[in-house]
Amino acid sequence: MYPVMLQLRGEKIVIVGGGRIAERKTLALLEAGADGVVLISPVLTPHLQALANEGAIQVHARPYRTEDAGGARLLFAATDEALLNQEIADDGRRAGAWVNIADDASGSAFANPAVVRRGDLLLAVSASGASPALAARIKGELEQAYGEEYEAAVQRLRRLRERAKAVVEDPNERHELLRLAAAEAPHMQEGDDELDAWLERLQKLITEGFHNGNDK
Ligand SMILES: C[C@@]1(CC(=O)O)c2cc3[nH]c(cc4nc(cc5[nH]c(cc(n2)[C@H]1CCC(=O)O)[C@@](C)(CC(=O)O)[C@@H]5CCC(=O)O)C(CC(=O)O)=C4CCC(=O)O)c(CCC(=O)O)c3CC(=O)O
Ligand SMILES: NC(=O)C1=CN([C@@H]2O[C@H](COP(=O)(O)OP(=O)(O)OC[C@H]3O[C@@H](n4cnc5c(N)ncnc54)[C@H](O)[C@@H]3O)[C@@H](O)[C@H]2O)C=CC1
Repeated sequence: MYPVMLQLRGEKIVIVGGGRIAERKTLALLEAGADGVVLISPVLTPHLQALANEGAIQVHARPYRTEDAGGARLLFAATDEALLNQEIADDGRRAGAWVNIADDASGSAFANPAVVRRGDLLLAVSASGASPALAARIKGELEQAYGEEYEAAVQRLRRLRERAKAVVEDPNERHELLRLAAAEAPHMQEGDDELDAWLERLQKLITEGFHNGNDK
C-alpha cells in the first residue's frame, strides 16, 4: 500500500449503497472537502438522507445501474451484496476509477485508513486490511497523544514557514530554524508566536549553536 493525500475538490466520487458503511465513507469524504459525492441506493440511513436534503451530497434513490460508474474518480462499492459489489467494481475499473470494495480488501485499489484530524494535521493509520480494529485502536492512542493544541501549532508553523521562506535566505539556516520551530510549536501559547519575534529568537538560538561549534 502506498499512502497519498488526495485533493478531492471538484472530483466526482460515486458511492453505491446507503447503509452504515456508505455513511461512514461519505462522512470521511465530506470531512476531507469532497464536493462531488454522488450516492446511489434505494434506501438511506437518516444521516445520509439529511445530507442529501441539505445538498451536501447528490442522491439517486434507486438501485445501481452500470452507467452510474461513468466519470467517477473514486468509486465505493458498499452494498450488502457481495456479487453486486464485484460487478460495481468491474464497471468502475472499466470506467477508469479507483475502486474500494467494502467486503473485499484484496480486490480494492485503495483502502481507507483510520484518521485523526487536528486542523491541517492529518494522522492516518492502516494495517493494510489485516485488522481494521487495530487501526481504529491505534487511532484512539494517537488522539490522546496529539491533542487539539496541534491545530493551532500547525497554523503557526505554516505562517512562520511562509515568512521564513521570504526572509531567511540561507537554506541550511532556514531548515534548521524550521526544525526547531516544529519542536516548539505544540508547546507555545497564543501570543508567544508573534512571527518576527519568534523568527529572531530562533535565529539567535541557531547563531549561538554555531558559535558553540554545534553546527550540524
Ligand atoms: C480493507 C478496508 C477497506 C475499506 O473499507 O477501506 C476494510 C475492510 C473491512 N473492514 C471490515 C470490518 C471492520 N471495519 C471496521 C472499521 C474500519 N474499517 C476501516 C478500514 C478498512 N476496512 C480498510 C482497511 C483498514 C486497515 O486494516 O488498515 C476504517 C479504519 C476506516 C474506514 O472505514 O473509513 C474503520 C475504522 C475507522 C475509525 O474507527 O475511525 C471495524 C471496526 C468497527 O466497526 O468498529 C470492523 C470490525 C472489526 C474488524 O474486522 O477488525 C471488514 C469485514 C466486514 C465483515 O465482517 O462483514 C472488511 C472487509 C474485509 O476484510 O474484506
Ligand atoms: N469496509 C468496512 O469498513 C466494513 C465493511 N463491511 C461490509 O460492508 C458492506 C455494507 O455494510 P452495511 O453498510 O453495514 O450494510 P447495510 O445493510 O446497512 O446497507 C446496505 C445498503 O446497500 C444498499 N443496496 C442494496 N442493493 C443495492 C443496489 N442494487 N443498488 C444500490 N444500493 C443497494 C441498500 O439500500 C443499503 O443502503 C457489507 O458487505 C459488509 O460486509 C462491514 C463492516 C466494515
